[in-house]
Amino acid sequence: MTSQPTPSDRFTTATATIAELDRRPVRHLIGGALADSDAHFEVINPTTGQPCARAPEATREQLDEAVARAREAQPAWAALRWEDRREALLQLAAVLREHQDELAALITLEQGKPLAAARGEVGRSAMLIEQFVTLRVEPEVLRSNATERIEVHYRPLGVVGAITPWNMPLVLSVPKIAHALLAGNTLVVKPSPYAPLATLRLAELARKLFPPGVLNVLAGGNAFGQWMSEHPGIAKISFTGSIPTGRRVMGSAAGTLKRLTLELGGNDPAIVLPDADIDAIAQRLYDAVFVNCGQVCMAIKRLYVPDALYEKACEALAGIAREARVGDPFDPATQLGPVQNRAQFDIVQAVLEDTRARAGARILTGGKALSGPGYFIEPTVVADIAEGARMVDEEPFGPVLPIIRYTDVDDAVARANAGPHGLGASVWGTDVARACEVASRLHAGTVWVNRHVGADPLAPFGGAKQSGVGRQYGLTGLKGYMEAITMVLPPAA
Ligand SMILES: NC(=O)c1ccc[n+]([C@@H]2O[C@H](COP(=O)([O-])OP(=O)(O)OC[C@H]3O[C@@H](n4cnc5c(N)ncnc54)[C@H](O)[C@@H]3O)[C@@H](O)[C@H]2O)c1
Ligand SMILES: O=S(=O)(O)c1ccc(CO)cc1
Repeated sequence: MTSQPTPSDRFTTATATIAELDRRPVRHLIGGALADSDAHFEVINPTTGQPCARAPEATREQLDEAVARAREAQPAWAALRWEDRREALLQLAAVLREHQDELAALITLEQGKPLAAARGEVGRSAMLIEQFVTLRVEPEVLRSNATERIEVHYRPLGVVGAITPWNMPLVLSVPKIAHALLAGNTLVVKPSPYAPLATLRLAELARKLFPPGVLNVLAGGNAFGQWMSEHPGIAKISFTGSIPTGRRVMGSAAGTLKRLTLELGGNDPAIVLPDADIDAIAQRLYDAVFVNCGQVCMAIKRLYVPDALYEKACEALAGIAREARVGDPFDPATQLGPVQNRAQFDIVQAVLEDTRARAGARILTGGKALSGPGYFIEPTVVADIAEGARMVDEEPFGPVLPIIRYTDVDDAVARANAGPHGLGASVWGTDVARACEVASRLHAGTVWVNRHVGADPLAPFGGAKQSGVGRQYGLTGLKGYMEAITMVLPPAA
């Protein structure tokens, strides 16, 4: 019987993984082979603000090669049986599980989330694949009568380009890989230059699972993402990132009329109803705000609380935040790591400065960066703040929570729905029927009652309004990686 790794085993694995980075070069996977580039960029450890690895910077020629190899590989990959593609993907899930500690150490190093959360991200990535492969797209018979038979067939698109952000390197790249490959496409993946290590290592570990050219992973900067979006050999871009970049991707993809899935930023509201039990929900609200140091697209970013519960909710949430252990994400006692990069750290500080300058806004706890190295910001809870403040109107993507007072539920709904975002939203109350009725009036891609954050692998996930275009997850998401072909046929014999 094999024993489970202990926290000290995990620490040893993490130390060895980091030491290995000094010995083993970080490389792209192109056409089944590991490849370097002439130019390199530094990956910064957000805990120290210092470089922790050197990644190759892919050129336009390397993109052309990856796309050419993906195009060559695509017909044979699409010709495999669905079961064979499913089997290869299940092996990818097994690699994730087998290398969970190593990949988690890389995520913690490059992204800054506590090691236990990074292990959770790797395990969840494996579970997502295992769930996605239960899906199967079959031809649909729409009409069959004496004069005609109309069927809809779903075919792969060709080469898919996947562009991902830094907040959840594997949970955001693995679903794109699984959807695209299951559907019979081949892939070129570009992780964020801020956090490319875990995705590149996964590609290296998985390179023998797929025929050469089926899965290509290249490290590159923003220009590389633009080249992908413009590339005539790529049929679809599946992008996760910010709204401004999503607009740029849409613009770059226009020349070739690429298919697009855009998973973009959110500014999720949560409405606490007057009958809510604050003691019962405070910890869950807190977790849905401060998960991954607030760097989750569908985290709660604005909390609406009625007059009668306002002070109690403020004190409960600020109380939890005051107790949070902020620090080295490799320390098992740490609950909140750093913000992932300098630019994001500066944005969150600017939002805090705007908050401090607002007459009346009460910073109940936090409100500033920690002194010392790394991009640490105190978990911050702010009361008596409202629309018009940057913390409320924008997506700060950091450990901050504005608590907004309301008097009338209809007004809270209108304010929750105002603005360009529409990723997620939630309603919290003890009268579940009433909470569901209020939830039905919220305009977002996912609406929760008495919870917030978390996507079911078999349900479509994505943004309403400017939070996205298209959906991932579920059959709807999978079909987004396929072309629907209507076949108008003579009647069945
Ligand atoms: N809706 C979702 O599922 C979801 C999930 C996670 C993060 N996000 C959003 O992502 C943002 C944070 O991530 P980020 O800062 O890495 O986002 P970002 O938009 O800055 O970058 C995302 C990716 O796009 C690439 N890129 C940048 N410019 C490009 C261009 N012109 N053309 C093509 N690619 C380009 C980057 O190199 C990176 O790989 C937040 O707004 C967050 O809400 C959304
Ligand atoms: O599949 S989930 O782990 O629930 C998940 C987490 C985050 C995001 C976007 O940030 C999407 C899906």
